[in-house]
Amino acid sequence: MVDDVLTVQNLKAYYQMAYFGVKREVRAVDDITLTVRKNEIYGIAGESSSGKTTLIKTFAAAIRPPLRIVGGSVTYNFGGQLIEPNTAKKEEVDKIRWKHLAYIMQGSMSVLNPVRRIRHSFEDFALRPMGVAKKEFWQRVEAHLKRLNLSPEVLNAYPHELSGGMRQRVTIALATVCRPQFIIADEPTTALDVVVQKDVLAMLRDVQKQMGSSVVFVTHDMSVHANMADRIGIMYAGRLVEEGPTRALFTAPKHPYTAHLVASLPRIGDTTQKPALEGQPPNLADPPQGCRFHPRCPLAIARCETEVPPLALIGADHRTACWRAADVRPLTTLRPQRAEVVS
Ligand SMILES: Nc1ncnc2c1ncn2[C@@H]1O[C@H](COP(=O)(O)OP(=O)(O)OP(=O)(O)O)[C@@H](O)[C@H]1O
Repeated sequence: MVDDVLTVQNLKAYYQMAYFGVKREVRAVDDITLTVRKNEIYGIAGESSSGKTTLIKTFAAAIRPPLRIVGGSVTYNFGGQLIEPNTAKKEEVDKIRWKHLAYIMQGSMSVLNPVRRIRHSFEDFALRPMGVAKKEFWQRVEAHLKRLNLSPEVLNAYPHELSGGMRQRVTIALATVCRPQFIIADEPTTALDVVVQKDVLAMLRDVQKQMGSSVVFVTHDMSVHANMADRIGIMYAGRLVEEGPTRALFTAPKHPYTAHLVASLPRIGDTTQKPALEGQPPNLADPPQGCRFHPRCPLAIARCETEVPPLALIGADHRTACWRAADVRPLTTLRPQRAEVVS
């Protein structure tokens, strides 16, 4: 579609290793197809080791051995300019980094050089991609900081002089100062306490609104998705098992795993026991046949053990990969609240 900024087609990204001649392959991203549109926040959810970080590494051109793309494609459309970041020449990727594509990594506060004032980090990363003279560069940096309710004074601070929350806000300001069209954020608030988390998320949302950028946002915390995302993709064991508008996923999930994730969210005043999910997530070096969720699924039937369910459209903008989608019922009546982070 004309509004699609990122198109991912049948993507497979595996960690391929050999120990003493024995090959081992971890299928961390296994046949994923999705698109991210202009001006939307797309959340990627799923438990630990489901492949979230690996997936967004493929979006950010951050593939390093032993991770390899073994199939499919990742393509950006930046105003008509198509680029495949994982096959393009390094110079081509360097041209879009910062200017069109920003990647806020897990623990990204470490991009701030600990022994230099913040202004040097801005100069090191953003001056060249912005491509303007120094005077104009600093005017733009200061205007950007002010728009994000940060005092330009922070430029004179050393990273250790700032609190964790402030450092993360500075990191987001740095990643977005060139006004990128696409922002990738991996667990940007995990290390922060809830109150600070709220400020950082609000800032990320503001910056997205001001610039009309697309944001892909990874966290295992469903309450953060409820407050941030326009659409959510749910990953389980390297696959996208459900995708849809945030409200639809929370009120009418159509995959049993999503129904479980939504039901396990804590709610104020709710003292009922949360339904536990039996079993362990599969080993991605030897995943189960058929639907990868079937060994833990309360609705599994014989077909689920042998046939992989396709991610099929089941409603407006809503896709699910489940043979029993028609029988999935929400396990809770939780609704997303935009105003406040539920925790
Ligand atoms: N460098 C690596 N070498 C080998 N296997 C890896 C490597 N990094 C990740 N994996 C494996 O790939 C799979 C997916 O990991 P990934 O980090 O993408 O999951 P995740 O959903 O982001 O988890 P988390 O929420 O814990 O960050 C896991 O089985 C993990 O052990």
